[in-house]
Amino acid sequence: MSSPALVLVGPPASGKTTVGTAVAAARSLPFRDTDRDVEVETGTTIADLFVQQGEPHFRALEERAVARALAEHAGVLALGGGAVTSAATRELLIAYGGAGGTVVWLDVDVSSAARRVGLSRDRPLLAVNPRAMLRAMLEQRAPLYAEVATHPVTTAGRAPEEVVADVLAVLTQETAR
Ligand SMILES: Nc1ncnc2c1ncn2[C@@H]1O[C@H](COP(=O)(O)OP(=O)(O)O)[C@@H](O)[C@H]1O
Ligand SMILES: O=C(O)C1=C[C@@H](OP(=O)(O)O)[C@@H](O)[C@H](O)C1
Ligand SMILES: [Mg+2]
Repeated sequence: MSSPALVLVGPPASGKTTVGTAVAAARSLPFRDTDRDVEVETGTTIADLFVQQGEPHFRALEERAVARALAEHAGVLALGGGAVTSAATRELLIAYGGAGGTVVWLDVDVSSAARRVGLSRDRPLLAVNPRAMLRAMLEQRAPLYAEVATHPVTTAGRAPEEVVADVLAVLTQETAR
């Protein structure tokens, strides 16, 4: 049993996967992403899973993947944007943060997120009307991210390198405590 050095939460296109990968590399830590875990476990893509099995099925797999990674991964862990919609996952994250863990909430505004997502088809929930979906997601989920996060970091209008520097600073500060 182990516990992550850092967990990243936040809306789609806030940069969890990108920033998490860079932060892990900078600290020579392993990187893990629960979206990727679900894809490896099922041998399919998130987009196909949504279409073929439906969102509730994906959420159940995601909940399990998050619990497993929180219990066994010692590096940087990025979650999917909707992972915090599970009350069980929020409880695990709050317990992890309460025990000294670091949960960074990468936040983003609608315009930046829409620009970053572009025409990518990887996120099934953003396939039809990405801007409206992003707006609704950001609004509905903000209180959930706030509930589990130990550190908010804004990414709106900022380059990935700037965000990586902020997250590294949070890690340094937390390691020194
Ligand atoms: N700070 C940033 N500024 C501009 N583009 C970014 C930034 N962070 C991530 N991106 C880009 O946005 C897209 C989504 O990033 P990703 O890391 O997959 O986000 P998430 O895992 O939070 O959904 C990628 O194309 C990535 O290169
Ligand atoms: O916000 C969401 O509900 C989702 C976000 C995605 O992850 P990213 O936040 O890494 O894009 C992925 O888990 C799935 O498409 C659902
Ligand atoms: Mg991601």
